[in-house]
Amino acid sequence: MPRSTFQVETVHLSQFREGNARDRADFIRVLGDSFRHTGFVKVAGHQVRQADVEGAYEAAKAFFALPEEVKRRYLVPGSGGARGFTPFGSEHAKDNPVGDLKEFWHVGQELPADHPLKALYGDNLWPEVEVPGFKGHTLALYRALEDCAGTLLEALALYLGLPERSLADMIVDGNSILRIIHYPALRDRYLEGGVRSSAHEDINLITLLPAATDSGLQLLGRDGTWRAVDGLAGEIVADAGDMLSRHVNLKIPSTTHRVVNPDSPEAVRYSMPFFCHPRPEVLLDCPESLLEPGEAKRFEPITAHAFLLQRLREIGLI
Ligand SMILES: O=C(O)CCC(=O)C(=O)O
Ligand SMILES: [Fe+2]
Repeated sequence: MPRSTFQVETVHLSQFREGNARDRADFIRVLGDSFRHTGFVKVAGHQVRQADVEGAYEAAKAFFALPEEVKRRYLVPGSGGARGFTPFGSEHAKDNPVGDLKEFWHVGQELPADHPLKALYGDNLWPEVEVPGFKGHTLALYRALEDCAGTLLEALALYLGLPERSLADMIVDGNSILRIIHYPALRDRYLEGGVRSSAHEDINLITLLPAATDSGLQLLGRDGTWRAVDGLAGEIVADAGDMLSRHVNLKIPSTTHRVVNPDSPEAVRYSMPFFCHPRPEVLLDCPESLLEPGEAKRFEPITAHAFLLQRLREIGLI
């Protein structure tokens, strides 16, 4: 199968945030068309600090190098891996029973103690004793990525003719997750028939990916061709997930992607996707204004929480 690179559009956030009406209209068109036609876009002009990306990767290397029994102190049984550590091989794509060749850590929304969603979300865990600096860098990344996602959702709503804040408001105090992934060397850890990340669509509204430490990420184009998307340092790749696609009656299809195994058995990879989720009670239900005359809704309304639970069961996390 040919491996080529997409002709990727890049949007600059400042064009939308600070530009005049024409700049904003251009931004909205490029972003929306890109999501619709290729399933993803590159984002520049964001507030994600490279020092935090690099600091978080350093912290991740230190954490995943710890003995398995130390890492497992940060495993929360029965939580679906919502916070803390999830061991190697636990998650599998919904169509592949073999576990993915990865272990990961989830940072979730930090809320004040008296927030009504605090009990449902639970507390973040921090390996501060073993890896000082882990919390500072990953939390800073979480906030900057969440902010960036909010702007992209404002523009996407306008692209679809919806009120500007209609999608972005869904993610305020949302159940978003920063996933810090370690793909060990295949020489060290391998499962027969396993791949780093088998082909899947993300569950959430949109996903933001700061550049990974190595190649491997591929997106399936609407033309059925897999293409590499190796972001450069400082770049962020955004793509569409199933919640968005469902909410807009497939007008923006979710993006199928995978992480292929490397040629070298020694290659190690780290990545940090940010999965942008609504608050649990938010209803995924296509607005009537998006439907053409005679077009039926393809999906029953469902809350973001019910949809998340359904999908976590399918991928083996609960
Ligand atoms: O590691 C990557 O680059 C992407 C990982 C991914 O697609 C996921 O965890 O959902
Ligand atoms: Fe993914």
